[in-house]
Amino acid sequence: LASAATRRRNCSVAAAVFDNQNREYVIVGGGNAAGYAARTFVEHGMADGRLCIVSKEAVPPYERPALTKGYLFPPEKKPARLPGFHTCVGSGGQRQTAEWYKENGIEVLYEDPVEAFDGKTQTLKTSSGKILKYGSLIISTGCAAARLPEKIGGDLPGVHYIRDVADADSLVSSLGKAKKIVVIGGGYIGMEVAAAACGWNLDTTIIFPEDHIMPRLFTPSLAKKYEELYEQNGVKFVKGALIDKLDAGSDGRVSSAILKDGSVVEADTVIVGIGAKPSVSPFEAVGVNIEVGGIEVDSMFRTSIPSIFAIGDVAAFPLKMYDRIARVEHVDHARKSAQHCIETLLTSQAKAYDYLPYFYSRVFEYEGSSRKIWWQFYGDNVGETIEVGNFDPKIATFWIDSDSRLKGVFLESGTPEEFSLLPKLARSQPIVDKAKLKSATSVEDALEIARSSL
Ligand SMILES: Cc1cc2nc3c(=O)[nH]c(=O)nc-3n(C[C@H](O)[C@H](O)[C@H](O)COP(=O)(O)OP(=O)(O)OC[C@H]3O[C@@H](n4cnc5c(N)ncnc54)[C@H](O)[C@@H]3O)c2cc1C
Ligand SMILES: NC(=O)c1ccc[n+]([C@@H]2O[C@H](COP(=O)([O-])OP(=O)(O)OC[C@H]3O[C@@H](n4cnc5c(N)ncnc54)[C@H](O)[C@@H]3O)[C@@H](O)[C@H]2O)c1
Ligand SMILES: O=C1O[C@H]([C@@H](O)CO)C(O)=C1O
Repeated sequence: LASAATRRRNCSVAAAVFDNQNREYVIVGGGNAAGYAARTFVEHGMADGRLCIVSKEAVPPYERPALTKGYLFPPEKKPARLPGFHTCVGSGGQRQTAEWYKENGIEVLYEDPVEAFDGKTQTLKTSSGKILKYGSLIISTGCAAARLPEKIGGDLPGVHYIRDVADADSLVSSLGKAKKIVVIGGGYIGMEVAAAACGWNLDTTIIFPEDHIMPRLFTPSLAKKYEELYEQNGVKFVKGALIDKLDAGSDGRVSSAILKDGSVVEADTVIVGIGAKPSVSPFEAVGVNIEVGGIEVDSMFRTSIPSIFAIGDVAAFPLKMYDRIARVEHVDHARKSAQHCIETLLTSQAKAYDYLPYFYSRVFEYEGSSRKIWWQFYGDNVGETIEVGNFDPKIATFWIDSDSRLKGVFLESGTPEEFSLLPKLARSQPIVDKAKLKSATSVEDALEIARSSL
């Protein structure tokens, strides 16, 4: 292995010098999980001269959630920009800039995605042709945005997808000129981008195939509250609709969305948020889970091949609490899986990851918005639901299974103390008195009833 000093010197010399050099630890992917993994290497004194990050992006790891939140504030409302939100600031940690990686002796290869992988020789080939030999490999390639096919206009100018900061820059430049936008998809991206568009005073229509927004998590009744708020902000909904194609105007830019029923929605800018696909290529041979996609790992993020690990969005891992294999496409898991994997790898402690799912969103946060929205969900959204509160501003939903166990809990506009109760409830799954919970007179009252069942 090269010494730290040699490695640092090599960072600045010609590409060919990198070739075939052995690297003790290589992280592929420079996203959220990679940033937290790098921090864990540093905390264990194992980064300097030993760690290399190979990234497709041009900048060091950052907190991706910011891209559809602070990043999309209109220019006069002080939008977030790099280097402001490099990892690990999103969880109160240090801001790891390019200098931080240099100071800690971490080699980062930017804009040079890994294109080929050979498990036998333990080598990776990057798009610029570098051959990297690894001791241990950590796959943290995340997800890519699902796209509409090119043949139906999915690649037209003015059609945006949002996964990385380059996508966000391109979207911001379109928003600056836009008048009428169409958002395709009623999930996280759809809801966050449509709320952001309100801040730019744009005529906004959301189109999706289901009958309510956030269909993977929200109940119809919960969704209705949020939809009404969006409508009060001028957003229009077209539900139960599929896109037939996106049409271009005479300038070649997108000009409308044509729906399967033949109706036409005009738009000068389209943002597509129709889900994400795990970026398993070129690591398919490591072992892809056929049910949830992604690279299959055990409770210490080890794949079926020794010395190869996978973390974050791309990992299909045992979700111990619910006894199933899952992929979780949220930042809390990206952070925690990275820390867990690197800690167990470096300390040889056999500790199983025992994750409690946590999702959240925040929208309408920009200054001057009539109402800010912030919600959190912990646990599993299975079983019957009890909803308490009428969104003025609080509302809570409890998911309860057939044994009366509380499985999941959602809260809008809680206080920090109230939010801190949610993981305790979802983790311990207490048996709750359903009749009492249903008769709760306020969200505060309902949370107290749930707390007393702990
Ligand atoms: C716009 C947006 C907003 C989000 N907001 C929230 C939120 O509010 N709350 C929440 O909980 N979650 C949110 N998420 C999800 C969260 O960001 C992800 O769960 C998290 O980023 C996953 O981390 P990761 O490191 O696994 O993947 P990523 O952060 O996606 O990082 C993967 C990295 O690998 C790179 N890469 C891929 N293939 C290769 C290759 N072959 N070679 C080299 N590099 C490669 C990619 O370019 C990328 O840099 C959001 C996601 C997006 C896209
Ligand atoms: N707050 C957060 O946690 C947050 C915020 C933004 C993004 N993300 C992550 O980013 C990724 C992408 O988010 P997303 O919102 O695109 O995914 P999503 O799965 O949340 O939502 C996708 C939505 O697209 C719609 N859809 C699916 N197929 C369609 C089709 N062919 N035509 C039209 N609509 C279709 C559905 O309405 C579905 O709800 C996910 O991993 C998500 O977890 C998370
Ligand atoms: O977890 C998060 O990290 C970023 C941002 O807070 C970083 O500054 C963001 O918007 C989140 O929701």
